[in-house]
Amino acid sequence: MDNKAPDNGEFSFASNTPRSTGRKGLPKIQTQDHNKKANDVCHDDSGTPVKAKTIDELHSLQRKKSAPTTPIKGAQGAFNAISEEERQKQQLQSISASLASLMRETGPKLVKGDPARKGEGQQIAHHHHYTPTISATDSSLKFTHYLHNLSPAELYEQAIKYEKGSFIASSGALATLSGAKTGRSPRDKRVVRDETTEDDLWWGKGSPNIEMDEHTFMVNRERAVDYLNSLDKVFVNDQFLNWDPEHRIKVRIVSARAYHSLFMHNMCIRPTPEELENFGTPDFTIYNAGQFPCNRYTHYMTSSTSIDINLARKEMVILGTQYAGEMKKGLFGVMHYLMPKRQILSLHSGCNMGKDGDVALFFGLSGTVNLELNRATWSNQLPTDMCLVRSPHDTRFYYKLLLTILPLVLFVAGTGKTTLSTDHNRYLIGDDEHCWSENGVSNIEGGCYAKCIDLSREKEPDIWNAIKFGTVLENVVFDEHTREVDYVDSSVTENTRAAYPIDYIPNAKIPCVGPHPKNIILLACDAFGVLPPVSKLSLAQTMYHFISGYTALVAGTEDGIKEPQATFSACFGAAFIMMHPTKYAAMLSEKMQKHGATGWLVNTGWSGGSYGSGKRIKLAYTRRIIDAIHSGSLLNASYKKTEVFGLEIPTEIEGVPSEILDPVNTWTDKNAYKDTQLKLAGLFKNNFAVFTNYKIGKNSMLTEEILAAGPNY
Ligand SMILES: Nc1ncnc2c1ncn2[C@@H]1O[C@H](COP(=O)(O)OP(=O)(O)O)[C@@H](O)[C@H]1O
Ligand SMILES: C=C(OP(=O)(O)O)C(=O)O
Ligand SMILES: [Ca+2]
Ligand SMILES: [Mn+2]
Repeated sequence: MDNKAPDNGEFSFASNTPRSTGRKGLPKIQTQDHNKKANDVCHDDSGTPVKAKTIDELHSLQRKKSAPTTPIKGAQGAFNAISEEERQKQQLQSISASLASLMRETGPKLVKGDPARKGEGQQIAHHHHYTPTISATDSSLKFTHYLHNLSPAELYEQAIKYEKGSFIASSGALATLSGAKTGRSPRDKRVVRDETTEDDLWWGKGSPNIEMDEHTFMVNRERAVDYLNSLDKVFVNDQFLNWDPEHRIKVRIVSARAYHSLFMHNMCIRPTPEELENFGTPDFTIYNAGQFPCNRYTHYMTSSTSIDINLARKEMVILGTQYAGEMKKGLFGVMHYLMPKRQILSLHSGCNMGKDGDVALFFGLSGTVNLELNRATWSNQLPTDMCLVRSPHDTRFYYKLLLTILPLVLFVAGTGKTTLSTDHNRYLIGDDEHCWSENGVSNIEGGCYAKCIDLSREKEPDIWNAIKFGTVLENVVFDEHTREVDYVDSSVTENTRAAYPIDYIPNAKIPCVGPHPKNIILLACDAFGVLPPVSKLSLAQTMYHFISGYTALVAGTEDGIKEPQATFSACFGAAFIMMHPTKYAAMLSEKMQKHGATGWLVNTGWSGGSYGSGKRIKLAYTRRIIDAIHSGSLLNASYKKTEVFGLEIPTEIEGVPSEILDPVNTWTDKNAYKDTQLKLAGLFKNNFAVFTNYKIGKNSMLTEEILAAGPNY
């Protein structure tokens, strides 16, 4: 565009033969069809003239105004009818209130719309609660442009124009990078401990809720808000969580990147134009200032990343990580607080439904997390990693861990919630976050977040086909010319992801709700290779394994260590629960009993040996196992009991080689199998020890039964 161009500033073929000069340019290209009139094809100057005299006018013809406001229906609407102008004003004030610095004298001056398109019907709002004073800073002189609920197409353009590392993949998906963090940072999560949360939440050893005080939260909130207001523009998403209309939550996400806005557009429930107009004040707000770090000199900060939740203020602040999963999982944490308060169980599970209305839940642990672990914790060799040091406060000596900090990226080989709930023969209700209320199940989200590493069209056709225009593709590698994604390439990270609206899956159940579940499937990716591919669980066993929340990690470190590491995450989602695990377990047990649901333990991990010698069980076999659970045929199969773990395992399943059903058959070294099984059982026992002091539910019978349902040896 910068080089010499015709005076209209655009290059065009037609301009070689201006209208006034007639056909005097290059000879006309002849087409195959000589019978057709020349002006039907390949015409240069004789077509219908464009209805514009200038290029600006032409461009203004191209984009017509969006659909006018939807009239509010119903009697109540008629009563509350407000003018379009008033509605716009209220929206501006609401967003200005969200973005107001609580320290400064003035709130931000907001302008709706892209700063690059000045004067196109933009509206300006001052935050009316604040009156400017002489001590105003430069920030009070500047405007913050905000882009409110842009469409995917608009967000694509924003991303491609302004964000490095954003490209259109050959599938049409938007490929982008999440920066230095490519997984969640659970150790950087903080929750404000105040009068409200003091008694309600789970604090202390084992809890994911690392405390911070109200003041420090405000320091970080101010940091995020100042950062966002310093930008040319911010993105604002007003959306919903939870498909159960009675318990729907309004969320606002303020972010700096089109990538984040598109991600949340896909992942949350999208309001209709009418719902958006009447959105009002959000129930919860996220400030995502992920490009900007937190200040390590701030109290409670142990790194440059901080994800802070304040339940009293109904706000979350993100600093120092652009990984989009923090937003969706952060909100999930909030739901783990809000829903149980209403006697609704929140579940870290996928969910689907058969043609006859049978619902299954798929529990399993999350994907990749960034963990900074010290070598001592990692290698279980505490004594050799300790040294004697003198206390800076007194003359005593004490042992201190030698903190050889290894930035470890631990990755759970995904346990299969997303993969197995996406089943061509069943209706998808959701892949990750659900509620179980008196009415049945409902999805919290409006989209799915699938892992893409090694993705293939053959094995996972529905996910493959969902990767198209509108989908966010995170951290994938693609051919620089063809823009063809190489799903095997893990150069950026092992945790490559695709986020798409749930209706990109052809058999999604919209609205995403269903009746009470019939099967509760606990997924574990056992990299030790000793858990059976499937076991039928008693209620007590279901509780034992639900509270344990076992899976194995395969860790990648700088020095290339790759060995399985057992992880236990209560309720298969300890990073997201807010109250004590036994609270959720008691609710699950009550609901399973009431609705007669059956529990299953499915190992989607290794078979024939541990990681390194065995192999991951074929996805096709796991699918046949899941089919047999859904159809009911597995409920009535014949079973035998395993040693140590005391699990009931079927002797036969259609489409699955019988010998793999009992893992002992698949190990060549039977002693190694026994040792590994005992090792894992020991890890289960150690982990469960902390729960033995808690009563689960109202009767202590259950607690005792649950304790007895663990491994015995
Ligand atoms: N037997 C198996 N069962 C389930 N998933 C498998 C299996 N073998 C390989 N996989 C792969 O493991 C991953 C499971 O991840 P995902 O479904 O995203 O887990 P989650 O949603 O629980 O985090 C997918 O990449 C899937 O292709
Ligand atoms: C979104 C996440 O969870 P999952 O792996 O369960 O999809 C995540 O851990 O970032
Ligand atoms: Ca360890
Ligand atoms: Mn998932």
